[in-house]
Order: sequence, then structure tokens, then C-alpha cells
Amino acid sequence: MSTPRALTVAGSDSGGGAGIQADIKTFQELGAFGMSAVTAVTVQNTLGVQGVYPLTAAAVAEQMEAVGRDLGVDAVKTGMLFSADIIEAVAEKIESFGWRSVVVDPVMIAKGGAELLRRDAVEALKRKLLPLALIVTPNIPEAEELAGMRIVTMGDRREAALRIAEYGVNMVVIKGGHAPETEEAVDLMYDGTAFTRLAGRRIATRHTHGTGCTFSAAITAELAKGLPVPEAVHTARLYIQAAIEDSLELGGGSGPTNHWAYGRRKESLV
Ligand SMILES: Nc1ncnc2c1ncn2[C@@H]1O[C@H](COP(=O)(O)OP(=O)(O)O)[C@@H](O)[C@H]1O
Ligand SMILES: Cc1ncc(COP(=O)(O)OP(=O)(O)O)c(N)n1
Repeated sequence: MSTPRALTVAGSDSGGGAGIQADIKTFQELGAFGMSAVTAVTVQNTLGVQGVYPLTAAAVAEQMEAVGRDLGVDAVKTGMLFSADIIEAVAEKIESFGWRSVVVDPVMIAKGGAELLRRDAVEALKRKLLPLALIVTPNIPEAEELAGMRIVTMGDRREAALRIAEYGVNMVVIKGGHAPETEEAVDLMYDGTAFTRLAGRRIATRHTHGTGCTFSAAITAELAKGLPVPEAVHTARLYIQAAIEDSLELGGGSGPTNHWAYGRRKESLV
């Protein structure tokens, strides 16, 4: 069997809980070979983002070209893209390589409030990148921005998913981590025809730094292994659930999730 190859195009998180670091750990844990194209270096820990140093669009494109031409890519995810220039360069490379298993995590604002996507880049994200996506995974504030509406109820979420799908993306998962606290964390998946409610136990913890990155990276790893999107999303939910449940209690703020929890639990079942 050939080695599944997964590429992340995202920012570096020095604290290791989100961004490139979360993605590569997740790829590794799920059995995909991880590669990266770094878009920006962030100065970050569990207390928040203290600095953002973007790379040039050319530097991002060259990294994608280097790995795409030599190692090959079975699935790719995008995370923090920061500027319209970088989004355009990334879209151009995805198109030129003809990559189809494309997961777009439309990272906009970190939990602490730092801007990880410039306001003037949202239009490029909608027009250039979403049409190339197999699946897009906004959280509620990101879905509000993409759909141009407020989301309060599950009905609002369904309407937002329909609007986001109109940009040409095949599947939309609106994540529920930011929904008002209930006993369940509920994500809503729209596949172009039907809606599926994906519910799990909501864990009471402040250690949820990098949940969105980890979730989308898990989907990407499963797609790289050849699994269909619904199965990839199902595994990603189990993966993030375990990672939050067994969080590591690191740092003085919102700490990282536990990227090896899912694998350890599976091992203990064998
Ligand atoms: N406290 C929690 N308990 C269980 N699952 C959670 C919790 N917070 C987030 N999740 C899950 O983690 C994933 C990421 O969601 P979310 O936190 O909304 O993304 P983001 O990090 O992009 O803001 C989703 O599958 C969501 O349901
Ligand atoms: C470099 C970098 N990329 C993305 C994020 C946002 O990650 P996310 O999974 O949405 O987690 P929070 O920031 O909301 O904890 C980031 N912080 N840094």
C-alpha cells in the first residue's frame, strides 16, 4: 500500500497547540505522512498571540511547488492564510496541481481575539479558495462572516451552510464549539443535499486551543488515506473528542489538546 501524504498550508504556532504543529501531529497520529507550507510565523502560547510575521506569497507557493512536484500530495488542508496575496497563490497552486481532496479551515480570528486573516482577504477566500474546496469547516463566527448573517439557532446554521455552499464548495461543516453552552457539542454537516447533525458530549474545559486546526487536520489525514468525506468527518470527531477529554493541562491559559489521546485509546482496545 502506498504511503498517504497530507500537506498543511498554515501558520506556525510556537506554542504547539494549533497551526502547522497541531496539523503535523494529527497527520502523524492518524498514519499520514505530514508536509507543510508555512504561511506565517506566530509568536503564541496558551495566553494568546503576541506577534504575527507573514511570509511572502511567493515563499508559500514555492513550498507547495517543492513538495507537490517531488513527494506528491493525496490531501491538502489550509489554515491561517493571512492575506489575499497568499490566498491567491495557494489557490493557484491547488489548481495547477489539480488537487481535489482539499479541506479549507477558514481561520480568521484566534480565540484570544488576534486577527489571523486580514479583513480585506475574506473576499479572496470566498471567491478564489472556496470553489476549490471539497469541504470547508468554519466555526460559528467564521460561518457568520462567510454567509453574511448572524447565527443563533440550528435553522440559522442550516441557512448559513446553504449560503456557503453557493461559493462552489461540496461539503460544509459548521462546527459548534462556539455555540451557547449545552450538554452537547454539535456540528452541522451539509453535503449539498442533506443535513447531518453530529453530536458529542461537550467537555467542560478551557483547554481547547487548536481544536479547529486539529479537527480539520484529522479530516485531511483520513482523506489522504482514501476514506470518503462522511467517514473522515466521523473519525475527526472521535479524534478531537479524545484530544479534548484527555487534555494536557499545559500553560497558564487556554491549553492545547492531547494529540496522542485517540491513538492511545485505540491501542488499549486491541
Ligand atoms: N468543549 C468541547 N467539548 C467537545 N467538543 C468540542 C468542544 N469544543 C469544541 N469541540 C469540537 O471541536 C471541534 C472544533 O470546534 P470549534 O471549537 O468550534 O472550532 P475552532 O477551534 O475553529 O473555533 C468541533 O468538532 C467541536 O464540536
Ligand atoms: C497559527 C495558528 N493557526 C490557527 C489558529 C486558530 O486555531 P483554532 O483551532 O481555531 O484554535 P484557537 O485559536 O481558536 O484556539 C491559531 N491560533 N494559530
